[in-house]
Amino acid sequence: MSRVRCDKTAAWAKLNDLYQTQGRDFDLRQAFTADATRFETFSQSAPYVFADLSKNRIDAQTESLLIELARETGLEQHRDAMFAGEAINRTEQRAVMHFLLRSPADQVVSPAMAPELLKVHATLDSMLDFAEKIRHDAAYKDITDIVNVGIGGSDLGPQMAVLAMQDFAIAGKRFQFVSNVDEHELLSVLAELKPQSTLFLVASKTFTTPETMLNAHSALRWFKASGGQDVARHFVGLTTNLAAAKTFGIQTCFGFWDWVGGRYSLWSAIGLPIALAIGAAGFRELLAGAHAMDQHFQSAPLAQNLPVRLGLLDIWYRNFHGFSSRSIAPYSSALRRLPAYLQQLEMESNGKRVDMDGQTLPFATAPVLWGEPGTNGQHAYFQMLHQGSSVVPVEFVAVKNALQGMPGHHEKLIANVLAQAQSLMVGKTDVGGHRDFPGNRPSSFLLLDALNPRSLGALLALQEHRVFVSGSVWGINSFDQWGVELGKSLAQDIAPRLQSGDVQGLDGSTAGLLRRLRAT
Ligand SMILES: O=P(O)(O)OC[C@H]1O[C@](O)(CO)[C@@H](O)[C@@H]1O
Repeated sequence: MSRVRCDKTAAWAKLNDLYQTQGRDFDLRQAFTADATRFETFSQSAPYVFADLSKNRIDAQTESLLIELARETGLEQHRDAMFAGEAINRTEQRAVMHFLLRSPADQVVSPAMAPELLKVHATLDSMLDFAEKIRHDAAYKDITDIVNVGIGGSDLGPQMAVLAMQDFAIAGKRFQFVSNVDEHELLSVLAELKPQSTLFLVASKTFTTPETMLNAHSALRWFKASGGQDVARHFVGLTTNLAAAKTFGIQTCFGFWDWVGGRYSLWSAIGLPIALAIGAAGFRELLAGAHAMDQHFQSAPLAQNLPVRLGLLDIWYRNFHGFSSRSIAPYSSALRRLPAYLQQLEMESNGKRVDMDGQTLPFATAPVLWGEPGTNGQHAYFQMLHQGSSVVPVEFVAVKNALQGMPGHHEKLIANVLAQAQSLMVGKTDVGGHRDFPGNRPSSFLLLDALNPRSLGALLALQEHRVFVSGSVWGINSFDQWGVELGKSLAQDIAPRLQSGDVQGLDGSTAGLLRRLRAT
C-alpha cells in the first residue's frame, strides 16, 4: 500500500495555517467561556474508559482537520490491514496480530488467521489450566513464590498488570519480577526464597536476551545449590523459542508467535504471572476488555473513536505545538508501573526517525513519556508542570470507585486529581511573580468506573491503538525496534575486554573508562 507522507498532505498544510493563525494562541479558559457544551463535545466514551479531552488545545476545526490528515495518510486502510493479518511490520516481514490473542474462539476471522486463532486458544486454555493448578491444586500448595525472570515486554506488562490487579490477586502467593542484570535485584529476591516453594517463570520471546539468560542461569544455579531437586517442576518457559527453553532444562513451556511484539505480549503466555495472580476467569476478563476496545477502534467513526482522537491529539501537540514530552499521571497506586510500561509501548514503537522505507523524516515523532503516580508526582515535579518554561501535556488516569475503603483516602485522591487538572488549566495570575500560574496547560483525563481486569484490558488496548494511530500517520513502522541492537552488540564486544584490557579500536572515552574500571 503506497501512502502519502503526512507532511505532504493538504490537511497538514491546513493544520499548519490553523496553528499559526489560532492554535498558537488558543486559550482553554476562553474556549470554555465561549462554548457551554465544550465538555460534552470533547469527551468520549469508549468501552470501560471515559475520556475528557476538553482541557486540550483543540476545537472542532482542529479535530476535523486531524481526521482529514488521518484519512489522507490512509490510517483506516492501515488499521484494517493490521486486523486482516497483513505483514504490516515490513522491516521484519511479520504480521502484527496481538489483537488475535484477545479475540474470542468463535470470532469469524480470515482463513489465513483461523489456524492462528486455534493455536491461540489451545495455548490460552492450557496456560490457564496450569495457572489454576498452581493456584488451587493441593499438589502445588507448597508454591508460595512466583518469580518472573524477563525484561522489556517480558517484564513491564505483566509486572504492571499484577500490581494493578492487587485487589484481585490470590492470597498466599507472592509475585516478584527480576529484570535487571544487576545482581542486586536477583540476590535480594532470592534471599527471601526457598527452592521448594518457588516457581520461576523464564519469560523471553526470543530466549536469547542476555540479561534474562544470565538471570535465569543464576536462578537455576541458586536453585540447585540450595537443594532444589525438580527443575522441571520449578522452572517454566514463556517463549516463542521452545527449543532453547528445552535446552535450558525446561519441560513446561507456553508458547507464542513471531506476530506478537514483545511490548504487545502481555496477552500471550507472557501474561502467565497475571493469570496466576487473578485466575483464569480474571485473565479472560482482561482479554475481553481489550477485545471490546479492539472492536471500538475498528468500527467507531473516526470522530468518535477514542484511540484515534488521542493519537491525533498526540500529532497536533508534537508536530504543530512542538511539545516534546507527555506526562502520564495515574492517580492510583495500583497503576504505579503504568508510566514505565507506556514508556516502552510508545517510545520503542514510535521512537524512530525514518519511514517504512528507511527514508529520513523531516518532522518529530514519539514524545518522551514520563510520570509517576499521583499524588506523589505533585510533591516532586508538578512544580515544573505548573510554572516551568515548557508546556507538557499531562494525561491523568483516575478510578471512580475504589474497591477497598479507608475513610477519606479515595476522596482525597480524586479531589487532588481534579484540582491538578483544573489548576493546570485555569492558572492564577492576579498575584504576580513567583506566585503566578500561567494556566492554559493542557491535560486529558481518562476515567475508569473501577479498576478491574476488564477495564485494565480496555485501558491498555486503548494505549496500544493510540500509539498505532500516531505511528501510522507518521508513516513509521511501530512494530520493530532496531534501535536497541547496536548497544546489545557493543556490550558483547566490551564484556571480554573488561577481562583482557584490550582497548584496540575503541573510542577515546570508552577506552579511558575501561582502563579506569580495570585500574587497581
Ligand atoms: O522477550 P525478549 O526476547 O527477552 O525481549 C525482551 C525485550 O527486548 C527487546 O527486544 C529490546 O529491548 C524488547 O522489544 C523486548 O520486549
